[in-house]
Amino acid sequence: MTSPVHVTSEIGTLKTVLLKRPGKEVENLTPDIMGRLLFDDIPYLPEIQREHDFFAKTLQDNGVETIYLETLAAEALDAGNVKEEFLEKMLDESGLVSSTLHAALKEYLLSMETQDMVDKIMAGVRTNEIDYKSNALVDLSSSEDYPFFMDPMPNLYFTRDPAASMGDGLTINRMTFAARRRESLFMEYIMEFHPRFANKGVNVWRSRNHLDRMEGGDELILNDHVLAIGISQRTSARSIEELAQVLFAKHSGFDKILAIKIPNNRAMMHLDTVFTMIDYDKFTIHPGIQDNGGNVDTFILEPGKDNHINISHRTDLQNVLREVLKVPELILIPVGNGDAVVAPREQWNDGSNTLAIAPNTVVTYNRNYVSNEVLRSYGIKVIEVISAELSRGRGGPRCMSMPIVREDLKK
Ligand SMILES: NC(=O)NCCC[C@H](N)C(=O)O
Repeated sequence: MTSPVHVTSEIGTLKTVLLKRPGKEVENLTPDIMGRLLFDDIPYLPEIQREHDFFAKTLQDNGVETIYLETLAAEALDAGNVKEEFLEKMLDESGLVSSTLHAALKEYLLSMETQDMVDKIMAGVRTNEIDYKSNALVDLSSSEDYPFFMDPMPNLYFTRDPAASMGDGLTINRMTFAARRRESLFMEYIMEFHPRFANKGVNVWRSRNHLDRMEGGDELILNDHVLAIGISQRTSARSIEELAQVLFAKHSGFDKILAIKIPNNRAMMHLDTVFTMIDYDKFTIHPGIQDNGGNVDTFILEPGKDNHINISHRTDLQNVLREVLKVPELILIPVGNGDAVVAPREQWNDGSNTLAIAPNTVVTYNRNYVSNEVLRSYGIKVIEVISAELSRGRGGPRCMSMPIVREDLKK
């Protein structure tokens, strides 16, 4: 049986992708909470939706099927008859101060149609939406001016991160920050109950029930047996080693992982904010991850004897990539042409976060015009999308897309 999830490269022709249209959750940001919710500004909803629709249409015009997280989530809950069970879990993970508030929110949300309930959970629940009175001390003493019972999830349109396709399976991720931790619960239910995926042989290589963190922006599928995973602000070295154990033991097809260490900071939160694959032998790179000699700490994990993992340390990333991909030359294309001002500016707005929809064909933000011209100078087909509001969330085309099916590369 062919798995409904099938991704064996970063660049094979994209057939199906998971998106999330930004909704009211991005309007439920305020200056007080946006930093904690991992935003640097507040998007203008009609415009961010227009830009996102343009992104989706661009993919569709290029033959890609676009499916939506919010729709699949509601369909999964109905198909599995698990609306209440899901809601219980979501409430448990939402940091509610009391069981009476839990009960009140449960009643409020369960009374909605499933799609409305899903959209509402994503958007967040304001304190003025339900008539809630309680004499419990925790309620009486909780902050009166905090406007939400349930926080919004404005980062959901970055579908790349809460889960990541990998061969005929995926990782469903334990996210680093509380602001994003509930997001991966949607994917857990989609994989378990949506008729498109349930009982169809999709391997969950790593579930969200882990202490160690991993996010999809760090997970790159270089080919059908080599992965690159960032050791970053969002993905720990320990979780990479745990994943390696599973992938190597379960005959996943993957037998080599390059763990690439990148700086731990907001601008470079995931590997794909500084490094993406464009073609068999071409990558974008932000020079900020290289030292003066162009080196990057890279650890190669491979299966050893008796389930041990052999780890070798290299710093010559370019040579390592050339060797594992078996190409005669390998080109690292610097974002912003490596200029001291343009590179950090365009990287901040996701100039290196390209989404390959076929070998040598990428979707990028139009605002990164220097990087886009550099890519074109290498003969790469660059398809630009509008990006004034989308970029405020600090993610680009790769972050906003979770490939579900890609064509295998020709050998
Ligand atoms: N893969 C990515 O780099 N995703 C972008 C995530 C941006 C989001 N505001 C976050 O901080 O998690």
